[in-house]
Amino acid sequence: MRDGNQGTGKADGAPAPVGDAAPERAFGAAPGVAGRGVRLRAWLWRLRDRLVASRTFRNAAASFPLTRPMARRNARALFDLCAGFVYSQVLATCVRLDVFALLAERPRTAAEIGALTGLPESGADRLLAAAVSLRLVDRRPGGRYGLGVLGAAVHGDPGIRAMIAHHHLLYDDLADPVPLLKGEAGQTRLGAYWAYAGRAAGDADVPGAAIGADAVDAYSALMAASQAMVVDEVVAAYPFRRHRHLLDVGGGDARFVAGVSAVAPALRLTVFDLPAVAERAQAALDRAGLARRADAVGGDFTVDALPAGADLISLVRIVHDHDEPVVRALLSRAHDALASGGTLLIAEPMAETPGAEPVGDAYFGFYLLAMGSGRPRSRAHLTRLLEAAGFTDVREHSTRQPMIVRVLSARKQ
Ligand SMILES: CC(C)=CCC/C(C)=C/CC/C(C)=C/C=C/C(C)=C/C=C/C=C(C)/C=C/C=C(C)/C=C/C=C(C)/C=C/CC(C)(C)O
Ligand SMILES: C[S@@+](CC[C@H](N)C(=O)[O-])C[C@H]1O[C@@H](n2cnc3c(N)ncnc32)[C@H](O)[C@@H]1O
Repeated sequence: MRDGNQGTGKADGAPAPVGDAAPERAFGAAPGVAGRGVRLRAWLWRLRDRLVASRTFRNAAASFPLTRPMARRNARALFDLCAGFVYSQVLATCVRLDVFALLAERPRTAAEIGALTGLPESGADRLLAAAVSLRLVDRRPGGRYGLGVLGAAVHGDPGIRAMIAHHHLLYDDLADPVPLLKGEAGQTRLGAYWAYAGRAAGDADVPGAAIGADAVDAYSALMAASQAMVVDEVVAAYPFRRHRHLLDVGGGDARFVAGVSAVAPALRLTVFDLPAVAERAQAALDRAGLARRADAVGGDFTVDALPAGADLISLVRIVHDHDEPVVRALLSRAHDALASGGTLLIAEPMAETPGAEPVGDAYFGFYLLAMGSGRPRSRAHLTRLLEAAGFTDVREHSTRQPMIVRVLSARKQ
C-alpha cells in the first residue's frame, strides 16, 4: 500500500513540486555564473566534510580557544544522538514507576523512592542521578529529590505521560529499522496498535466496519488523553466562531470538537470516524451534554462519502497517518462534502518545521514508518496536495508550539 513517490509530490500526475526549478534559475543568475556557484559550493562542502572527518582537525579545533565552543557543542550533539535511547529509557522508567507523582507529593530520599517503587536503594539512586542530569528531577536539601522542571511538565500533563507510556511499542519496532526501511518488516507492534494503519500495511481489504471496539479502545484513549495539547493550540490559532457547522473527520473520542465547542458556542458539530470509534464519540458527546448540538457518524473515509454540508471540515492528526493515494482521495472527498466557500483545516505536526526539524522528519518519520502507513509532510507538500484536490488560498495559522501541531486552512471556491 505504500507508494513509491512519497515526498516527491510527483505521484499520480500531480503538479511539479514548488522549488523544483533548476538551481541556476532558482538563483536568478545567468546559467554560467550560477553553474560556477554550484560547483564552488560543492567544493566547499567536500572540504568541510574532509576537515571535520579528520581527527587532527578536530583536535586542533578543540584546542583553539575560538573554535573550542563549537567543537564541544558538536561533540555533545553527536554524543546525545548516541545516547538518546538511554535518555528515553530513563524518562520511560520514571513514568512507569510513577516517580514524578511520588516526588510531587513531597521531596523524598532515594531510599524512600526505592521502597515505594520496588527498587533497591542502589537502583533508585542510579535512576534519580540520571533523572537529575536530564532535568527531570532536582536535588533538594537533606539528600532529598523533588521534581525537575521537565519532570514537573510531565507530571502535569496526562497526555505526555500516556505518550511516553506507549513508546515501548515504538522502541520494540525500531530495534532493527533496516527491514522497516526496506518495507520487509511484516506486522509491527505499532501497526497492530493502530488497527487502521495495520490494515493499510497488511490486508487492505479489511473494511473499516470490521474494525471492532477492542481494536480501537487503546489508541482512542491515547488520542483522547493527548488531544488537550492539540486543541488548545488550534483554537488559539484559528477563529472557529466565523463558521456554522464543523465536521471533524477522524475525530476520535470527540475531544477536539468538545474543545472547540467551548470557544464557539453557536457552532454545530459532527464527528466522523470508523463505526467503533463513532460509538465512543457519541457516548462522549452525550456525557459532555453536547448531544443537542453535536452528533457522531460512523464510516470509512477510504470508501465512504463524508457527510455533506458543513462549512468547516477539520483533519486533526489524520493526513500524516496515510500514504499519498489515501490522502488524495480523502482531500477530494472533503472537497466534495464541503459547502461552497467552505474551509478545510489540516492540523498536525509537519516535516521541515523550523526549530523542530527532528520532531517531524526523524521522530514522526520513523514512528509512522513503524506504524506501517503515512509520513510527515511539509507545508509545501500539503499545499500541493490541497491544490490538486481543488482547494485554493492555502494559509498557515501560527501556533505557539509548532512542534506539536501546525495549522493550514484552504478554501473551496
Ligand atoms: C517558575 C520558575 C521559578 C521557573 C520556571 C523556569 C521556566 C520558565 C521554565 C519553563 C517551564 C515551562 C513553561 C515548561 C513547558 C514545558 C512544555 C510546554 C512541555 C511540553 C512538552 C511536550 C511534549 C514532551 C510532547 C510530546 C509529544 C509527543 C511525544 C507526541 C507524540 C505523538 C504521537 C505519537 C501521535 C500519534 C498519532 C499518529 C498515529 C501519528 O496519528
Ligand atoms: C491519530 S487518530 C486522531 C484522532 C483525533 N483526530 C485526535 O487528533 O485526537 C486518527 C483517527 O482517524 C480515524 N481513522 C483512521 N482511518 C479511518 C478511516 N478509514 N475512516 C474513518 N476514520 C478513520 C481513527 O479511528 C482515529 O480516530
